[in-house]
Amino acid sequence: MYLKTLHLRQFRNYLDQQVDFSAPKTILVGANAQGKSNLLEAVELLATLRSHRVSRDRDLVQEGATTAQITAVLEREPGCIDLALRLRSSGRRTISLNQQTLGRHLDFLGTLNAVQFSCLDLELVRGSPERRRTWLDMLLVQLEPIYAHILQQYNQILRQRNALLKGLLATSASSDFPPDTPSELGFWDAQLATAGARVIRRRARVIERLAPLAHTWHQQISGSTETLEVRYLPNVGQEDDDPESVQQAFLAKLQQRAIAEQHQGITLVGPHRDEVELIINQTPARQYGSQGQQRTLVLALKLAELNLIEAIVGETPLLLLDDVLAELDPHRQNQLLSTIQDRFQTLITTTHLSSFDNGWLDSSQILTVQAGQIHS
Ligand SMILES: Nc1ncnc2c1ncn2[C@@H]1O[C@H](COP(=O)(O)OP(=O)(O)OP(=O)(O)O)[C@@H](O)[C@H]1O
Repeated sequence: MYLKTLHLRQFRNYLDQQVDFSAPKTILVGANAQGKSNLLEAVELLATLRSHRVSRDRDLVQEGATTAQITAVLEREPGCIDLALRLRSSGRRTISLNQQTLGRHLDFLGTLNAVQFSCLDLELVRGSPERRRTWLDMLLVQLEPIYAHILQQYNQILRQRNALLKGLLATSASSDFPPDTPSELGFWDAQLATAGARVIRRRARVIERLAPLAHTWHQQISGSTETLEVRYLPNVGQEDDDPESVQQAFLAKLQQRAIAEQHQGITLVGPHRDEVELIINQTPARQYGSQGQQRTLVLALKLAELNLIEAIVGETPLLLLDDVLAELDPHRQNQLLSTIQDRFQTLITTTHLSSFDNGWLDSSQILTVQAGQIHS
């Protein structure tokens, strides 16, 4: 797929900016805080309807304005698609494809696919399990837009079950008698197990496909001196892909942890407690990995994501490289360059063109970003 144009209105520090992408690789160069990352963030929003930097739309809308708009023209089979996302400080969004307003986010997701790689991605290795779950979820949303709905359902059920457990805890604290387990809890257990099993099975499947790709990339980049394993550690163990047996395992674990849950007033079982383990040479990368090893690992994961999206969606996703190239040594830079070639449309931000070799510079469109304005 190929992003032909992007138009930003009152988005972050862009008042009204149109960008035409004229080459498979675009380098956005500018000093700090000029709007380079903001532009990539706009593309990320079109791909996932989320920003990895902020959670409130108020932060995305230009200061002093109440709405922002991101529009784009994307070339993909069978033809060009117009995408539009209108954000409001109030949080309400309007999305449309080819000028048709859509009621459901999942009808918009999956139109534009992108893999983002920024220095924040090192948090994939170093950060909390939540960081890895979010990464996995955003990949799944792109591969299978219905997953956005599945995840939302699970989170909603989780919130309701937590509220019930909290209420029960408060009642038991103010009474001498422990409350009976209400039938309402049984109802939420069943709901949680059904929705949770859908999340678990999808996460397991995507890791199963991603892990060998990441392993191969990692071997190539590290010169076969190290082995990377990516392992899914679901909070509710799943032996196979059968929905029924995952649900049964879920309910059994809920029963096992029932007393602890009632004591703590919170749900202790389910995919909101999943982990994705990243292991180099049988040791967790988080504890043992040097900066360089962690970068290699994240690069391998990102290249694996590119391949996986291409294999499943049938088109090449965009690659968004936010200020990471300069941090890679020449070997890893070349590894990336030879993978991308001109097959993956790539948007790259940098503060200095000097970190690129001539191969990159000759084959790229170079745009200068200054105070929310873009010049060629
Ligand atoms: N909602 C907003 N309204 C107006 N300006 C904003 C808004 N959000 C961010 N900005 C401005 O955008 C700029 C930051 O842009 P961005 O994060 O894209 O930096 P960058 O060019 O990628 O720089 P760096 O190299 O430091 O990453 C800052 O000047 C900030 O004040």
